Amino acid sequence: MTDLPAPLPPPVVAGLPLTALAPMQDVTDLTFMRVIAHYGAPDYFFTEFFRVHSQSRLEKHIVRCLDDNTTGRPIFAQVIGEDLEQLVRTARELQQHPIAGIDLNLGCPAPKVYKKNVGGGLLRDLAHVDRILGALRAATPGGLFTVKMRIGFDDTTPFEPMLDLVNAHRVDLLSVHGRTVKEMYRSRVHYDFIARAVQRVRCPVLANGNVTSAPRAVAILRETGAAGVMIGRHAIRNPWIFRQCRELFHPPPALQSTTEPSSLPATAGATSPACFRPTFADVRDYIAHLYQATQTPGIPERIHVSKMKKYLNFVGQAVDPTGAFLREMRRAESEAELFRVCDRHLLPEPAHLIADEPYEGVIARPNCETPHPADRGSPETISA
Ligand SMILES: Cc1cc2nc3c(=O)[nH]c(=O)nc-3n(C[C@H](O)[C@H](O)[C@H](O)COP(=O)(O)O)c2cc1C
Repeated sequence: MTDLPAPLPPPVVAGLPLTALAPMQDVTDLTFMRVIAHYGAPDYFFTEFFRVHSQSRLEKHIVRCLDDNTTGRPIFAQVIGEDLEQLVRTARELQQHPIAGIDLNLGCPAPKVYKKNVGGGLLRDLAHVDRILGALRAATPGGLFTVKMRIGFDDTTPFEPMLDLVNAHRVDLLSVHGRTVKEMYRSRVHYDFIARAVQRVRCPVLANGNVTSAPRAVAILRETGAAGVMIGRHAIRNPWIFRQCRELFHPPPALQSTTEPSSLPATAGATSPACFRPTFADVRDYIAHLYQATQTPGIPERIHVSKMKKYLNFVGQAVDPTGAFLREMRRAESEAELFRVCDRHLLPEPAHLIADEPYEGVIARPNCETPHPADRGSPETISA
């Protein structure tokens, strides 16, 4: 058996830091991946997690992402579970489909998930993680095996031992969401831990958590030394973000093929006239595109409108600083009402540029993203 790392799929532009759309349950389905690819695909996609247990079967709607992938970009299939035999069975089944690799979820913070000792819950039992990584590595011969982790459960005690397991099992790519499980989405992101992961593991690291814009991506890459960024919620708000990242990362320094962020040109991250800046009119088009793309025959309008609100909760963070768009949008119950709200906020000034960063205090999901008082006003370690 060779110790040489398997090569990652080629990125959109060789030599630039990597970009990935973060896996998001009920969001990153085939339709959403296609919509994102329309506005500027990331280098890699990840599916939402396949649940793995003794009765599990590959969820058909997630398999569809793989079998009907027309994005032109590779998709990693994410699994969540703790039963070795079932994880191996699932990994083998998934390898019958066109996947870039198998990704293990070691980060999900939902209590109903971590209480079953899966996702982020596994960070409390590294002896079992060791067994899982060994089993999945062995079940992916010649293929890519990747991990997405948080930096700990209650605290960061498991962080470095976890990184040593990543090395021991020759994980091919590591995505680090720089928060503990208990920090949910409320705290600042600990980019210093991502930098420590970059120093300690032998595989490329994707920095994840509050990569809110392309300039922030550049700043986070500089701070952490990561090989790339993984972006979730902020790609829902701004589907042009991967295109903007490439525009800001570009041009790669002459004669260097490394993706080390130290290779980012000195000007990368500065506001660049070459970087696409979406307007309110672009956002209005995006919403219409999303509405049309996510329409499913037989699904009542009211249900479809409530699905749209999941996306618009994020879009609204860049529309107005008072949160009026969000409040009005959340009250809409029909397509006509929803688009009346959009038109009222977006059409009077169609050339208005959307905010680069989400407006402070405009919270997409108040029940899990409202900062704890201790974190309120405390800056991230990065200020882009
Ligand atoms: C609605 C939603 C669903 C998510 N589902 C998953 C998932 O299935 N697997 C996973 O590893 N992470 C999941 N995450 C976490 C994201 O992948 C990502 O780590 C997190 O949102 C932080 O990145 P961001 O600040 O760019 O959004 C989810 C996040 C959100 C908001």
